[in-house]
Amino acid sequence: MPKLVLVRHGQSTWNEKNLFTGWVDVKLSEVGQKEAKRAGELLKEKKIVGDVLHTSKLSRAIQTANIALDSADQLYIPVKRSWRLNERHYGDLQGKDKAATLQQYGQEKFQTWRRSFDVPPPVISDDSEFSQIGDPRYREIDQAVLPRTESLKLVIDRLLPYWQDELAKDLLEGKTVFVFAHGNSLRALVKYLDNISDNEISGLNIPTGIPLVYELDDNLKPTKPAYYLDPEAAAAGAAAVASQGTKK
Ligand SMILES: O=C(O)[C@@H](CO)OP(=O)(O)O
Repeated sequence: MPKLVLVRHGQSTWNEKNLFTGWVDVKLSEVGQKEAKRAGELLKEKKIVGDVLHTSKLSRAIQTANIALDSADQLYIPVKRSWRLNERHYGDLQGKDKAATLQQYGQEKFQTWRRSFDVPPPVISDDSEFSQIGDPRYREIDQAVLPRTESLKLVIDRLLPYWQDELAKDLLEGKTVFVFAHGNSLRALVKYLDNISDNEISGLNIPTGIPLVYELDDNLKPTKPAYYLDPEAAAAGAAAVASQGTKK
């Protein structure tokens, strides 16, 4: 039976500072490194062994995967990386403080930018210090179509080809597939897998560093609700993500 394990990277230095991050390539904080180790320990405890690992092109997801696989004694598994698993591009909000943004623009706009389905934040300019134009890791993408901002809808649009060409392909071979990615790229995948409506997805938050397991049938439909390997920590972690911005 194919199994899909989704892991959001551990806390990053910009999660710690409460800054909008998106495609900015920040590293894990010390807390994030511990979360990554714990993710690997949970996989080991529950005897979940991956056949293949997929990550985004961002260091925080790659670091989380490396640390987790190390603590799970699974550093050997083959790896594929794609920009299609990257965090949602946060446009001109990248690098901005969440609490200050909430104060400046008000709750409604802040929440629309963070969690609406199809309203992207303002576009980032190519000469911003937080733009990804010219970053060599994205040289395979036409610079004209490299994201300058994204809604969740746009993330789904760029993620689904990767689901079809890579993730579903591995799963249909009966593999246990690990995906180490980001809050919003994983929300996009969960929306698709669980058929969550455009409205309801706004209430879904993914906690850092806790594996979420999907057991799938041969048509890649979940055979039962997906489950976190540490449900209590997951609930607390999701609530903490939801309240970002209100945090001082
Ligand atoms: O800043 C970001 O890139 C994301 C994830 O950390 O934040 P949010 O949860 O506000 O979408």
